[in-house]
Amino acid sequence: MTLKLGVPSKGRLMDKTFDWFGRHGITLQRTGSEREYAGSVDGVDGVALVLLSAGEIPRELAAGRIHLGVTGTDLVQEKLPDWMRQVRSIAPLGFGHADLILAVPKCWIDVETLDDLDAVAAQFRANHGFRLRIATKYHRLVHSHLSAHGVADYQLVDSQGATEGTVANLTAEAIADITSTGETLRANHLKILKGEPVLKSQATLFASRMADWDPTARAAMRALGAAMGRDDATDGVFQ
Ligand SMILES: Nc1ncnc2c1ncn2[C@@H]1O[C@H](COP(=O)(O)OP(=O)(O)OP(=O)(O)O)[C@@H](O)[C@H]1O
Ligand SMILES: O=P(O)(O)OC[C@H]1O[C@H](OP(=O)(O)OP(=O)(O)O)[C@H](O)[C@@H]1O
Repeated sequence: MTLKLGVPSKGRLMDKTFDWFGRHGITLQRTGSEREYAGSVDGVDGVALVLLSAGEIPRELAAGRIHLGVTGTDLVQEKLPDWMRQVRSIAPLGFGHADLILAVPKCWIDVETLDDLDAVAAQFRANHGFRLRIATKYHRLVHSHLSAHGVADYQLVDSQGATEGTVANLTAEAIADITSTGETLRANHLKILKGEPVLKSQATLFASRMADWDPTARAAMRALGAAMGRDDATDGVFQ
C-alpha cells in the first residue's frame, strides 16, 4: 500500500510544509487546476500526497486513513483525547508557532491571573445568574486546564472563528484561542492572563499508530526517515 501523507491543503501551513519537505529533498506539489485538491510527491518512492483541512488531519491519522500527517499539536491534542496511543510525533517542523491562551477585556484591571478570573467568575455568577462565558473552539484543552487550576464557575461557548470578536459582540466575557503576534487580541481590546499558556503549539509531522503499515508503506517510511536524517522515525510506529 502506498504511504499516504496528509498535508494542509492551503495557506501558510501548506506552503511551509512544502518548503520543509523540499529542504529534505522531497518535492511536494499541487497538481491540476488551482482549485483541484490533487498533488504529487517526487524524491521518494511509494508516497502519495493527500491534501486535507489542517483540522481534519488528526481524525484521519486516528482512523488510520493516512500514515503521516502535518498539523498543529493544538489540533491533535484537542481533537484526539487518546492522542498518545493513536499517533506519534515524528518531528516538530519549526513553524506554525502559536500559544493557546485565555484572554479577558483589557478594561478588567483587577483580572491578571487565573486566580483573579476564578474570583471574578464566582462574583459574575452571583450578579448575573449565569456563568461567565468563555468562547473557544478548544473545549477539551481549556476545560482540562481550568480544572487543573481549580476554576469551575464558567461555561464554554463554541466559537469556530473570529473568537476575539465575541466579547465585543456580547456573546462571551472571555476567550481562549491561539495567538501568534498578539495583534488580533490587541485589536479587540483583550489581554492575555499571566502564567503558562494552556498549550504551546507548532506544526508537527505525526505518524499514525493505527494505519496499515504493510511492507510497502514501511519501506516508504524508512526512505522518508533517511531523507529526514531520522533513522528513529519509525520507532514505535509500526504495529
Ligand atoms: N496566526 C497563527 N500563527 C501561527 N499558527 C497559527 C495561526 N493561526 C492558526 N495557526 C495554526 O495553524 C493550524 C491550523 O489552524 P486553523 O484554525 O487555520 O485550522 P483549520 O481551521 O482547521 O483549517 P481549515 O481552514 O483548512 O479548515 C493550527 O495548528 C493553528 O495552531
Ligand atoms: O496573534 P495573531 O498573530 O493576531 O494571530 C491569531 C489569530 O490567528 C488565528 O486566526 P485565523 O487567521 O486562522 O482565523 P480564525 O479566526 O478563523 O481562526 C487565531 O484564531 C487568531 O484569531
